[in-house]
Amino acid sequence: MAWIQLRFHSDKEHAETLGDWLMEQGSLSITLEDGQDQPIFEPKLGETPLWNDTIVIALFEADWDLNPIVAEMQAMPEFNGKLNYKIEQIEDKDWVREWMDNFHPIQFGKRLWICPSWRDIPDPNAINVILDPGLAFGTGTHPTTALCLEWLDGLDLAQSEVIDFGCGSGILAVAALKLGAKQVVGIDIDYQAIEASKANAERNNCAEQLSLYLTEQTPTDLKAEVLVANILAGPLRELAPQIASHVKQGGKLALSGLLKEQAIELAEHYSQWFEMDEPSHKEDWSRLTGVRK
Ligand SMILES: C[S@@+](CC[C@H](N)C(=O)[O-])C[C@H]1O[C@@H](n2cnc3c(N)ncnc32)[C@H](O)[C@@H]1O
Repeated sequence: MAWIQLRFHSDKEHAETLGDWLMEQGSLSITLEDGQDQPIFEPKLGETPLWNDTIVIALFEADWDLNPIVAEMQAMPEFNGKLNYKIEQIEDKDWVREWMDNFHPIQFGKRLWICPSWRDIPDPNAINVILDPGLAFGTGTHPTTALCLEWLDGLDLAQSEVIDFGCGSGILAVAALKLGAKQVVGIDIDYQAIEASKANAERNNCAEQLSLYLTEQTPTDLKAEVLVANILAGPLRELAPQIASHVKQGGKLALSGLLKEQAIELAEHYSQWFEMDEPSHKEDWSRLTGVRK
């Protein structure tokens, strides 16, 4: 089946109401996008902020007549005859297939490769993590994950215990095991992440060395030599006492998921418990590392 979409510029006051109205006119779905690269990070709980320039995209079946809809919108006071719009044909595609076609094996650091489970392994002698992220975050293509993978690759993890706080797909947990860790604990607030991590550990024949906990079920006396947490800056700040309590004295910490401009403040906060290093950066993102005092 093919579709057409009506794409137009609106603003944060009108975008949602127009979306609701278009659904009443027969639209199958509404997507709101940033019209001018105005990032919104970490909205407060229950808030859905929109952009000053918001693009509304309304999807319709291919044979839907959009002319009366556009005419009615042109007459609305917020557009005043100046509706800035496009009508686009959407090819029918297998989107899952398309995503899979675009995800290739990637090398991190010197030894580590992340290989999608449906691809051939480029270097059988490397340390290969076979990954299918399922519904969870973590393919290695995001800079925050890449920063953690590179850090893990640079450590000697032999016989160490590692905690992956915010494990998502389990990419970091499984990478740590493949890099020689003895035991890894993965923690997440999302049940999908626990499931995906378990499946990826099984895929890599290391499920017996991976324990998984939903956050509220995590044992309080858990301690490891290495802890990696790729979550956003807000939760990392709130979780700091808990994260610090899980790292043994002299143990290593890496925090990722924070923006460059958040690095100094977060490093200062963690310096209550850790000797913090200078941050490392990738694109707009930073990684903080430290050693437990
Ligand atoms: C950016 S993803 C990172 C996934 C993976 N570790 C990686 O590096 O690609 C962040 C993960 O942290 C989880 N998360 C968010 N807040 C959390 C919290 N307070 N406690 C534990 N996990 C949390 C999310 O569910 C998500 O799976």
